[in-house]
Amino acid sequence: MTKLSVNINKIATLRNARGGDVPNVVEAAKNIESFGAEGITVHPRPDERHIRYSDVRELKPVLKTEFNIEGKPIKQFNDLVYDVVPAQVTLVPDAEDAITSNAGWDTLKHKDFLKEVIAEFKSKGIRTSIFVDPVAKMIEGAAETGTDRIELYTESFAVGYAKGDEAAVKPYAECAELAHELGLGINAGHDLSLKNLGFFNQNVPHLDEVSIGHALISEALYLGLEKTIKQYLKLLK
Ligand SMILES: CC(=O)[C@@H](O)[C@H](O)COP(=O)(O)O
Ligand SMILES: NCC(=O)COP(=O)(O)O
Repeated sequence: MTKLSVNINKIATLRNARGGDVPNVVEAAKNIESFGAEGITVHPRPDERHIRYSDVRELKPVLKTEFNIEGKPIKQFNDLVYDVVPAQVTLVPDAEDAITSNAGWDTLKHKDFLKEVIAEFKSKGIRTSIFVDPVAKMIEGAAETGTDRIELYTESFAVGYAKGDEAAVKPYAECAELAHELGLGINAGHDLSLKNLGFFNQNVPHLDEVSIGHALISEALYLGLEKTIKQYLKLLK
């Protein structure tokens, strides 16, 4: 069964809008776990515009499920991950000034760099995943970095599927098969939602985990957090 990890960045965005502590991200994460989510994802960025480095440190001791920290492996981020020791670190090549993640790694160009940081995280007992586009040569390059898993960047599927293009899932299914043959675990995320997740999960083999934030927190405005999470879990059964 594919695990659901809920990205709580957007809860922090709402908290930051007033500068206080409402909503409290630690309480929200505990509730999300109690509603059945199997993991909590955070994606701290250097400007701390949503989740803060201090939130990440506060979350670790209270979480009961898998903690996944995503981000660009710069010194400040790496030091945080070494300090917190989450279950998983997901490396994302965040572009400067990008509003959100907008591309996977070029695993051929950055192979030596990725190999080095991945070896360091793994030596500390942290499972590694790297964010990649659904392109065969990027999956092959990922396998050569020594990473445990990849995270397929699902934006192009989400955009295509919303326009009625079911074939948008094909590169994901093919790359998941290839990654599995190469011994990699498979995660996926970005713009997955209640509308597109069922189709994605039914058509992409070997999915270990999806991390979902923006749509899930938006849908929870209408349905409530508990009902929303239960609906996601049903789609992943
Ligand atoms: C890697 C990925 O797709 C997500 O982590 C996404 O980037 C969430 O980050 P934001 O909440 O900053 O949009
Ligand atoms: N890794 C993807 C993630 O954590 C959430 O992305 P999104 O659902 O906020 O687009």
